[in-house]
Amino acid sequence: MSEPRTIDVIVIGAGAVGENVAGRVVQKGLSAVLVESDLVGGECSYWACMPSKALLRPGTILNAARSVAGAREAVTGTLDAQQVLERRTSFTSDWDDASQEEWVASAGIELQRGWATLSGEREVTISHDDGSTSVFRATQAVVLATGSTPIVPPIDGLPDLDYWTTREATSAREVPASLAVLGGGVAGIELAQAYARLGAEVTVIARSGILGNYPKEASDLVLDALRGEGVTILTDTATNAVRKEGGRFVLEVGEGRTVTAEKLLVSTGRHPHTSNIGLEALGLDPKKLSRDDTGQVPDAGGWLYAVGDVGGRVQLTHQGKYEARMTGDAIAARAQGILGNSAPDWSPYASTADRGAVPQVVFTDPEIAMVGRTLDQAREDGVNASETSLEIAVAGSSLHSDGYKGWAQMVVDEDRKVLVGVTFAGPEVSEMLHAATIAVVGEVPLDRLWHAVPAYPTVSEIWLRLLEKYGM
Ligand SMILES: Cc1cc2nc3c(=O)[nH]c(=O)nc-3n(C[C@H](O)[C@H](O)[C@H](O)COP(=O)(O)OP(=O)(O)OC[C@H]3O[C@@H](n4cnc5c(N)ncnc54)[C@H](O)[C@@H]3O)c2cc1C
Ligand SMILES: NC(=O)c1ccc[n+]([C@@H]2O[C@H](COP(=O)([O-])OP(=O)(O)OC[C@H]3O[C@@H](n4cnc5c(N)ncnc54)[C@H](O)[C@@H]3O)[C@@H](O)[C@H]2O)c1
Repeated sequence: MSEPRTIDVIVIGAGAVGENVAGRVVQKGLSAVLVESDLVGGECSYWACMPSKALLRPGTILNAARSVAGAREAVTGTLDAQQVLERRTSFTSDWDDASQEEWVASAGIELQRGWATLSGEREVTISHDDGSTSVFRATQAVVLATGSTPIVPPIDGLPDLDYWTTREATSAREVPASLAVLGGGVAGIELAQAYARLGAEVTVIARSGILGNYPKEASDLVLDALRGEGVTILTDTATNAVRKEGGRFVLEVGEGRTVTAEKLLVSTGRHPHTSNIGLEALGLDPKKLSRDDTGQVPDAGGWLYAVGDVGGRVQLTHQGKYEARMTGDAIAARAQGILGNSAPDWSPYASTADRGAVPQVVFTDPEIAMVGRTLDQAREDGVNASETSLEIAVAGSSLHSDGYKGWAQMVVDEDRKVLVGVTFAGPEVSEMLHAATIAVVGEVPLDRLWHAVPAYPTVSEIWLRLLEKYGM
């Protein structure tokens, strides 16, 4: 074992979040080492956001062309699945991280490849593939950015089978003839539509409804669209056992019913990746790793931070990168002695938006774009909340596509007369989300929002209709 090397900040995990926190502290004048055991760039670049969106996009474009008379007549073919897969592969650089490695070097960050473990206070031991180890000691901080791992539900027979996780589903080289998807969350539903449009016969098995984190009117639009294009969606359906027969998966889904498919995708959520990284030896409970708004793990005594999926707050790339910016700046400010134990809300060091202002998009067709709280969440949080909702039927939407179907909702804090949540569902609504995020984060009073005039004819006219319906 080599002598420990001293560095300002050690970041464990070079996903989008780890890269950003390392980049931020280096920009602020600190030195940083970034440790990665797999591909630099992490889940989002290679097995999550980018490939899944690349698999969806061609189907969305084709459907958009088909939903406008005049264009519809020009589109006579179906998706070319092989081209779609090849385009997807170009976004993952064929699972080669050379360009990300170059970025890390250009940002002035030291990269270490290997598995990192916390081996003492401020100390990290890295086990390299060649069997060697190296030890680093951090003068300022150790940052966990180790991401999350799939939850495998306790279903009879499942652990022994070669089922797909989202990794295999996003990196497949061929489209299976049939696919069973276990779990009706955002990962399962996006990939169900992608594979259905690529030609697979898809069955989703959801133990309750689908997309349960979103208002039902929004998730119902997606449910109807998927069913309308031939995806079988079994709701309120438990999966009791899984086995393989003649090379095919057979799922027992209650009352003697079975679902049979060539491939099985298990997409039943992810938990923070806190195991096998040495937390126990430091007296920390991996199941209850808590972090404050600056990303600091208070129980560790001031040197340990957790950002992104591992932090257990939000599992989204953009929000993890936001946390990385706040945490990076907090570490640098503490090194300079200008930040104490806690940081004020909405300061450059606090991830305040994690609590009630998170934007999220389900990239199905139609899409769901939501920021902040649903009505139920707002009320659970003690907000005196009202809701106003409408079908999206404005000049902009009728021009957008023939038979446009959409729905919008705003949730208002009645005591402060500001928005605490906005949801849009419909084709291409994701591009309308940032206006809502600005309104929620900026706590723009409704009587000022009334002066924000949507351009005519755009789908954004729904803002005006919502405010009118609210009573403005
Ligand atoms: C199918 C799918 C689609 C998604 N789509 C979207 C989307 O469209 N938009 C969105 O915002 N979010 C999306 N997400 C969520 C997004 O992928 C995650 O929120 C994001 O990747 C989290 O980034 P991270 O850096 O925290 O973790 P990761 O990207 O998982 O990076 C963690 C890194 O740490 C490394 N690591 C772990 N332990 C160690 C160790 N001990 N030593 C060294 N290295 C270690 C891992 O190898 C990994 O590279 C999607 C997720 C899935 C599953
Ligand atoms: N567009 C995006 O931003 C995007 C896309 C995909 C994934 N993600 C992120 O990745 C994470 C993982 O996605 P996910 O969809 O796997 O998680 P999720 O938590 O959103 O959904 C998991 C689903 O699986 C269901 N489930 C759990 N156990 C089950 C069982 N035994 N049988 C049947 N269903 C079961 C849950 O009820 C839930 O509906 C999410 O936190 C999400 O934020 C984001």
